[in-house]
Amino acid sequence: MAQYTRVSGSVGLITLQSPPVNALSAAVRQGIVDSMQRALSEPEVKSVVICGQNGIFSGGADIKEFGGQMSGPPLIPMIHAIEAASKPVVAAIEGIALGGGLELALGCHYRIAHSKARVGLPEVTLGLLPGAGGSQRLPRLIGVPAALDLITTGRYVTAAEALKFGLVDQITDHNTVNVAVKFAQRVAGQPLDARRISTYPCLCPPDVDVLFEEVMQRVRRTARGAIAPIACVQAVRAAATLPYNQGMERERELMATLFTSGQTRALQYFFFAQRAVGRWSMPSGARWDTSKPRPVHKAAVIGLGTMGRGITVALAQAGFSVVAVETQEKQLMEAKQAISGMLERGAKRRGVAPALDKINYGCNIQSVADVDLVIEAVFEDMALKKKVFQQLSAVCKAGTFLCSNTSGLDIDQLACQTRNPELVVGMHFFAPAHVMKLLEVVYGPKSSPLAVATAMQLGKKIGKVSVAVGNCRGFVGNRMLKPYLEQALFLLEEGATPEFVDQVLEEFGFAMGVFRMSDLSGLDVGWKVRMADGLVVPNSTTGQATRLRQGRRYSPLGDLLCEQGRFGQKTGRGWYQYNKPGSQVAKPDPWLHSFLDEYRARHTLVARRIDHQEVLERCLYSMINEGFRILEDGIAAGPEDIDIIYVFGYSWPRHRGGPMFYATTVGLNKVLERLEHYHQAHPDVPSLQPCDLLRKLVASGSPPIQKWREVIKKVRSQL
Ligand SMILES: CCCCCCCCCCCCC/C=C/C(=O)SCCNC(=O)CCNC(=O)[C@H](O)C(C)(C)COP(=O)(O)OP(=O)(O)OC[C@H]1O[C@@H](n2cnc3c(N)ncnc32)[C@H](O)[C@@H]1OP(=O)(O)O
Repeated sequence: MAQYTRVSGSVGLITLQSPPVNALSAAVRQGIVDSMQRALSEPEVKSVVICGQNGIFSGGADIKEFGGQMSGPPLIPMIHAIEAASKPVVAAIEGIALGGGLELALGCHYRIAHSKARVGLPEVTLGLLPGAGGSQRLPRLIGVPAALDLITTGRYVTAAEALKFGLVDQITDHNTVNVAVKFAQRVAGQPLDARRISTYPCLCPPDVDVLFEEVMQRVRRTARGAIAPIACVQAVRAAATLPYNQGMERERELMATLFTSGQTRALQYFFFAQRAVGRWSMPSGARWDTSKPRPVHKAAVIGLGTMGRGITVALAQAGFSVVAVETQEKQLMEAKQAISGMLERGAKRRGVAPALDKINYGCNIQSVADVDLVIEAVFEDMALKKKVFQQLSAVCKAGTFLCSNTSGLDIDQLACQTRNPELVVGMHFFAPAHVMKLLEVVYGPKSSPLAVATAMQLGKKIGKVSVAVGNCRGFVGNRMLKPYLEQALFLLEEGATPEFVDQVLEEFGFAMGVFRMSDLSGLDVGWKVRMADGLVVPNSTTGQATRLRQGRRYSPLGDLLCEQGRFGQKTGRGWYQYNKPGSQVAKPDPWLHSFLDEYRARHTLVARRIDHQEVLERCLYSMINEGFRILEDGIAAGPEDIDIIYVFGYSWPRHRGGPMFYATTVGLNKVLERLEHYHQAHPDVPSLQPCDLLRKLVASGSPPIQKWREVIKKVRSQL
């Protein structure tokens, strides 16, 4: 709702009241409409101020309303009425004015912002465009190039930047509402024609066509199939080329297309999923709201390879004191140099001083005796990690949390090496650790809620999206990656090429196809894991056993490439060829194609034509099936956890919501039916066998994803 009061005798003050962010719900819109009518009809009132309660102007349209039937006064006519008002209306912007909130402020005649306020039009991140006139008013106010930047990226700007753009008229360090009221008194009675942004001409640079062409090309390149950024460019182009009313019509048309697209539904789901993962729970019943974290002041990182360096940078940049330990002297020297470089580059970008003094380096594990939390990031080798955990347990002060950055090893085995297994959790970062947003916080059977809460809070403080997951081989992300990679290899055996599989996956929206990704991360990484698992049989070129291991179908293609020293980008050869080791430009490799032909001939496999649909279905549905197993096993508490992990950690296209949400858009019954089909064709591939939870969900009528937790609870209680 909105509260109307009269202040200083002649100013009508409209306060938006819809906690926590004063979203423009139907009740708020009704409140604004009613309050404006009162303000305009009261003769004593000469001007109006609109503000939001609790120091927040508005977080925009109420996203929860988008899915259903919209009621209440619509936003666009409401904003038009404000702009057309005969008395000056001043927006007093505190906290944030985002999306519809900023569009409301653009309908006002003046905008006063607090110096700490941030404004922006983030609709594009929800699969929309600023459809309440924002795409037409912003370019008229701040010019086409700046408007294109803000609208296509959705980025927020500070009050200072907004003032520079001319987006706000004044900024203040004082009480914004008081300043706005005084301002409103001053401008009362002044002519308003020149203050109505919709009447402004849209000032364009002379080379505006070139500008639009360049922006459109960039947007198409980076959108990975998302349609909203493209519609945003088209809407701003309408502002630049059409009269306001026609521009509004175009905005409405584009908005209608987006509104009914699956992409906006996926992105809105994703918005709430990001918030849902913060409300973690463990199978024991421990939860985010009943488990208090312990403050961490000083942390340590053990092992300064690529991951350890990134983690050290992330901690130091967030203001933590870090003890960074590397026992190999040469590696320590290199790490120091690399970390300083990363900190300096990061600080330069953000215009702050590099946090070099936050780090103390050491070559001895004894130097971590007084820290509150340790993150072990040594080589992915269980024996080595066990030794480190034994040492840490002996060295660290009582109560120190011991965390491992393992990407999939058993957290419980590590916990067993320590005096206090309840203080042990996994903190699985993703490379590069100071850049990637995702953190899997892995709890073992002995991990305490205190340890989980502390790791989750630390993750938040260093800017990560943290997801609490249970302990199993590969946790959530890497466990689901296994069937995906496996299917990709089987497809090569059956006739596909790496280029074709990658092209299909990239068209779907992945930043990188599976083979390009494998070349980037190094084929040797998986090879070592398979060797440790006893799956690799060196130099095995023929015989049935080559393609069957531990009772299931196995493709040795990756092992055979590794035997040839083809580890990917770093060796200049992998699934593709590169100009030189370290180069990132992948080119199809005729050698690889002949190698595949020979391999198929050796195993009497007849290459067949594989189409887009089969690549997508086999790679994605097998991965989704594993996701259902993860839910069934209680390793992830809900589908949101899996989807967040896949978007932030594995470049799953955000506009498709994540693998589990994507399954709902395909239809769970179709996923089930196709898995059954492929499993029948490949009975020796267990990952294609539909899991019980998927069957149960289909049997219970494929409920919406928000209801899955109830079905999961039932399935788990029956186990
Ligand atoms: C059928 C054809 C029709 C065609 C015609 C179409 C015409 C349509 C006209 C309508 C045009 C509408 C145009 C406008 C669109 C918009 O405004 S879209 C919304 C834009 N705003 C945003 O994207 C902001 C989203 N919010 C945030 O970024 C952050 O929440 C925040 C505001 C910066 C605050 O951050 P923080 O303090 O970290 O808190 P959070 O935890 O993120 O949020 C707190 C709770 O508030 C909920 N919430 C936040 N914003 C909204 C919102 N806009 N709507 C609803 N709810 C919101 C958030 O979910 C949190 O709640 P919980 O999930 O319960 O914790």
